[in-house]
Amino acid sequence: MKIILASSSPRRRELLLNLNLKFKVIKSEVKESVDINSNPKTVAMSLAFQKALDVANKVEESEIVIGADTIVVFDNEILGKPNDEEDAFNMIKKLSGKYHEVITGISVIRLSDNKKVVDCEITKVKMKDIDDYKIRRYIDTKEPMDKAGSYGIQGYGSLLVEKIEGDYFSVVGLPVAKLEEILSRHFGINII
Ligand SMILES: Cc1cn([C@H]2C[C@H](O)[C@@H](COP(=O)(O)OP(=O)(O)OP(=O)(O)O)O2)c(=O)[nH]c1=O
Repeated sequence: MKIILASSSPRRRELLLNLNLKFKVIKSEVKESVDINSNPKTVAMSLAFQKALDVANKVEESEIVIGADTIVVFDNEILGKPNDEEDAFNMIKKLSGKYHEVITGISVIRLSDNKKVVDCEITKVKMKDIDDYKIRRYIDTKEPMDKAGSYGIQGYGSLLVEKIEGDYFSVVGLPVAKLEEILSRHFGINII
């Protein structure tokens, strides 16, 4: 049995490594286009599914392929990765002092027996009140630029967060407990 992580995200790779699972990484070539009017859960799950399926179609049918997608939702608006520093500034400014949701879609596919599982995890995050100067200094670290919602809770972004309700690992990019449930229930893989 082989497991493939269909992701270019170093955070996802690290979270999976923590579980001592043997896996390979193959990046998907899905172009992430988001229809901002669709339901956020559907967007995260659909992107996760597309990533997993894209890679599943390129490898042996018996391989188990994992895909994920993380989005930030504030006031029904989907915030993906920032286009530039100004975009990052505006996103963090929006999130400042308020609650938002981080949704990570997760999909696991094995084509040999046509198993295709999709689910998502939702975490609430409350950001501290952050003044403009601090937002600029945070952006100067470059940390926001490749992250949904323009922050990384695992890095300097930890200094911006007041509290969270739900799965921390899902905010970082991979809901590992949910993944374990899926692997155990649908694929007969028990990690511990
Ligand atoms: C909110 C938040 C997001 N992120 C990251 C997780 C994801 O890597 C990224 C969202 O982009 P994604 O499109 O979910 O993933 P990716 O492009 O990095 O990797 P791939 O599509 O190849 O799997 O934002 C953090 O690292 N910390 C956070 O606190």
